[in-house]
Amino acid sequence: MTTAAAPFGSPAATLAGPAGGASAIAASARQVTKAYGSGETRVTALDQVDVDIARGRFTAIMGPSGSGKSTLMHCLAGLDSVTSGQITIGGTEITGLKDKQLTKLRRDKIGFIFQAFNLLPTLNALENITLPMDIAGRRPDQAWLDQVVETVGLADRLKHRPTQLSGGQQQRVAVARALAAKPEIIFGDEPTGNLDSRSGAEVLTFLRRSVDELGQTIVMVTHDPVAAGYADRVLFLADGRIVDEMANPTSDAVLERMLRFSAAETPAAGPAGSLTPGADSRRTS
Ligand SMILES: Nc1ncnc2c1ncn2[C@@H]1O[C@H](COP(=O)(O)OP(=O)(O)OP(=O)(O)O)[C@@H](O)[C@H]1O
Repeated sequence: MTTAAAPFGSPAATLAGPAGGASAIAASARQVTKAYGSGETRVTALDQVDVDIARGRFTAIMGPSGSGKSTLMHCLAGLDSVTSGQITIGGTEITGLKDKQLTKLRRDKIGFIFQAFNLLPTLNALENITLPMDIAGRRPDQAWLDQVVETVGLADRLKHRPTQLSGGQQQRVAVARALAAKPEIIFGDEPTGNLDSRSGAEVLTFLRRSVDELGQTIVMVTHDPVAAGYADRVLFLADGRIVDEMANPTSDAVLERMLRFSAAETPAAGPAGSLTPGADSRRTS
């Protein structure tokens, strides 16, 4: 059961960019419960989740289908409201913020990478990368932008439109777009889900580099043990609870852990930390 901070200690002192000098925790959930519907159709998607996301680290969220991964990510990112509990991003409690404040916080502090690349087809790669800042009326930090473009290996593709780029290159543009505004934290929802394994590996390598070389904090939902193997830490969800975690994961170890969800495990009726087979055993109340 994961209720404590990530077991990594403080981020490296050499981290540059967004991590500089701030707290070791980029985001946290405290006793977060999220229920959809009411009465007989009520579904508890998250059940009293406590978690700290370490700054300057790469965290993967895994678990069986319906275990609450997307819900946790959406709640952490302020894209969905919680039923009870608190979410904090960069020291600001976002639960309870008004819509306008939340929109501003998301714009200023959070980057997103989705499974569909969500690039504008009429803009070239560079214009797509700077679009969120253009909309916000912020001038890009040119030195940072150059570093980001270099890190994701796009320097010779900046004038290309999305249709002139491979899927992997398009997702690298989306990664650069998320990094460009120096967000407090980047959330990725199956960022390699639409890519072949080679392009996926490229994107994961760049996500890894953005953590190691730029000090970025990344949280990624994935079904893929290979993708999770790029992370520093994997959180395993089942039945709306964090039931396990793994530091310095290998894809084999993650796969082995995931297979145990499919195998006959003791169904959870009891306290947090019990292992369950996932969606089929979801409680309704
Ligand atoms: N908008 C919604 N309305 C009602 N129930 C929902 C809604 N969104 C999610 N749920 C339910 O909440 C539970 C958790 O869903 P969630 O999408 O977070 O799981 P997941 O682990 O991301 O699943 P998957 O791996 O299949 O994407 C599921 O039982 C799902 O049916």
